[in-house]
Amino acid sequence: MDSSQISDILWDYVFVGSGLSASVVSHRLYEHDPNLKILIVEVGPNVSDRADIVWPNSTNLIGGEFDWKYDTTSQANLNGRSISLPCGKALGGGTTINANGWVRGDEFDFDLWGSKVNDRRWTYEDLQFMRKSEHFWSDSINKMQHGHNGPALIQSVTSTDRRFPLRDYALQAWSEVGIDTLPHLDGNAGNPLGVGELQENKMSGRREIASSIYSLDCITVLNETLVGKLLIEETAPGHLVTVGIKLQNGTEIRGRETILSAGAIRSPQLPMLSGIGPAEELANFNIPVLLDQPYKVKDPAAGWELGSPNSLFRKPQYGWGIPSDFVVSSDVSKDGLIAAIAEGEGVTPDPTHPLLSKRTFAEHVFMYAGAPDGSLVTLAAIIMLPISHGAIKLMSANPSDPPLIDPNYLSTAVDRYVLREAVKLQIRYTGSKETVIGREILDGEAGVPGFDEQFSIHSTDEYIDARFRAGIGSSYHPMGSVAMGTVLDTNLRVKGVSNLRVVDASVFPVPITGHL
Ligand SMILES: Cc1cc2nc3c(=O)[nH]c(=O)nc-3n(C[C@H](O)[C@H](O)[C@H](O)COP(=O)(O)OP(=O)(O)OC[C@H]3O[C@@H](n4cnc5c(N)ncnc54)[C@H](O)[C@@H]3O)c2cc1C
Repeated sequence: MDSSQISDILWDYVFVGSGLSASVVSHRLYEHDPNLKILIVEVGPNVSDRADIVWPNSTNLIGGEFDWKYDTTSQANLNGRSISLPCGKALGGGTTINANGWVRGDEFDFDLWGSKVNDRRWTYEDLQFMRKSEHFWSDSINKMQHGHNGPALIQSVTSTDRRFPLRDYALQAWSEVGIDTLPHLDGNAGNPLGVGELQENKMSGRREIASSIYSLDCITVLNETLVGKLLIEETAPGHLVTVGIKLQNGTEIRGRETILSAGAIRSPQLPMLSGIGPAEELANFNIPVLLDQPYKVKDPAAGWELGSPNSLFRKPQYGWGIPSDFVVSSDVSKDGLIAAIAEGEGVTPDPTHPLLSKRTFAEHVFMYAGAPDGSLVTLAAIIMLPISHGAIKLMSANPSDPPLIDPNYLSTAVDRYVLREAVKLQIRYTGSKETVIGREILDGEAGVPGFDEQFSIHSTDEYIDARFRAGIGSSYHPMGSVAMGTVLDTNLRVKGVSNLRVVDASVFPVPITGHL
């Protein structure tokens, strides 16, 4: 069907974007009622037959053909640097270029989400949809937490028989710095705090694209077509109704309900181009304001590297996933956290402050990679609960232009404290005599250009902060730009406009400490 035939039909649901969330939701709608007329419009191509995106070492991923290749605005707390932010641009969205890590997040965060929006359906209590998505690799580990008939195949380091040579050392070293091993090494059972084994959504190493495992065969998909605008009518004073979409080529398509699934960067852009967004922002581009609404964005930040000689793994299965045994999550010391919260909020926090509970603040991934000759390992630190808020703004009134993306990285004392604490833990792990890794395996940090000093247990806060400002980047999980509670109700409907929902990573009202 071409766009002119498509415009003759009144669709029940029109999806904008066909990434991870659209694949799941449209597939489930079809399962619910095969008679529904469902249309998906995606600007990227169908890449399900592309061999060059399948494997972890494929070369057409970040920076490749199916990456939007966004850059953030200049970041005030990162020496004015602009940070690159890859996002998938194809049927399947982010799942065509992402790393397939399967990290569900902390029960606490979902419960906070549920209580924030006062709706139990968004708490962790009801696990049915998490279970429904999974085909977990083991049917004996944490049985009640996992699904075994879902479309997403979950592999682990153990299930793919690729325990790495440093595995026992890595585990011992985490214990030496006080990080416990999780029961069954399973970080996807509600409590990720500790050492869990790396789990990935792959089939024996092969990428599983969301639009393939949640089949869209019975759904009408219009590929390589940019949606330029929402069609919104004011049927009575103050009563706004979404009646469909307008493609960039001018074709109008009508639907009973329009569902934004364009991802956390583009889902706020389209309403703004259509007159729904911060009034001040719309005025800059002479867009008539239908509804004045705020948007924000959060994006965890990551990473640094350490040096070591090692020669590893020749068997093919070692190429089936990220070269790492474990995903490790840690809390932070509350004394420093109280001071950081007080610095940001201007008052000493009450003991009931949500950040003062046991929380999953940081993630550590010790990877046997860094140099082709195996002489380096990499230890990534990821802030999982960013407190800094950014914003998505318009660059122009042209839908072909990307929006301005300002994550406002490290703009809070809490985020700076958490990243510093995470790296100090990593320095103890890799570069101190406390652990077997520091004593027997690693020579020291490889260092980074522009800094003569290497990270060590003697590194000062000032030096650590300077390295962050000069070096950190994104870990590619923008979220919360059209948040539930402020912009959406708990049925994912945009408040103040009928027949318009958002279903993607934009909707999170609080950071979820998973990779979502
Ligand atoms: C490099 C990278 C690595 C990652 N690693 C992991 C990981 O290991 N584990 C994990 O869980 N997550 C990971 N993620 C994040 C994960 O892929 C995203 O969180 C997820 O894809 C978000 O789903 P979504 O449905 O919100 O949006 P997306 O999957 O981004 O889908 C949005 C879709 O909308 C389309 N679109 C946008 N605007 C328009 C428009 N105007 N008209 C038509 N179509 C439009 C886009 O082209 C895209 O296909 C990673 C992401 C990246 C980029």
